Amino acid sequence: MTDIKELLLSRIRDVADYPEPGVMFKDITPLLADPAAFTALTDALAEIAEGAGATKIVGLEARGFILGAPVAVRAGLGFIPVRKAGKLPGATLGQAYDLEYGSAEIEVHAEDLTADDRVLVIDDVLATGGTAEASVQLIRRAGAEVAGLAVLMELGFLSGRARLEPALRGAPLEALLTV
Ligand SMILES: O=P(O)(O)OC[C@H]1O[C@H](OP(=O)(O)OP(=O)(O)O)[C@H](O)[C@@H]1O
Ligand SMILES: Nc1ncnc2[nH]cnc12
Repeated sequence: MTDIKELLLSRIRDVADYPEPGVMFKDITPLLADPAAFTALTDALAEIAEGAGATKIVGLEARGFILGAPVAVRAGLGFIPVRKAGKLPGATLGQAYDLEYGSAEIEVHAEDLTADDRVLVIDDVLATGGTAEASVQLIRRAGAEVAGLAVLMELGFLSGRARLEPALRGAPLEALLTV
């Protein structure tokens, strides 16, 4: 494992049975609290954004905001928040989905994405892939192109990658860590 992967992995805390029995929660708050690790993560994701030719970063509420916003600044790109339903004040597009522990609906401001945009989606964890799949559908419905999806950590045993592949239509899925 490379030094950066070891650093990132060492700053993710496993919390058993959160938020419900049977879930091993991957807590990124120790990583966020370590400036060397957070900077290394931001740099690695910004490099992916540049390689993908992205014109905008979409961050998925809430942890995708924390990771995606500094990446957008570092890469010189706009940041678009995809929020849980009911939080955005303007005209929105919405998409319902299931996740490892429940179901939800996400929304984006329809005017934030155009046919000229190539969007990199950023989140902390890819679990079942439900959230990421819904975001890809939302971006396409807004008329923009999906440049790819980048996550800090993929939970391989939940098979999110296989679920996402048809929705991605060849766009890359980059996971810095896979467990
Ligand atoms: O691949 P999935 O099964 O869809 O799960 C992954 C999603 O679950 C978590 O977010 P959560 O909805 O818990 O929201 P939060 O970031 O606001 O805590 C995580 O940050 C991803 O967005
Ligand atoms: N096990 C997990 N840890 C952190 N975030 C998650 N989102 C969905 N499953 C998760």
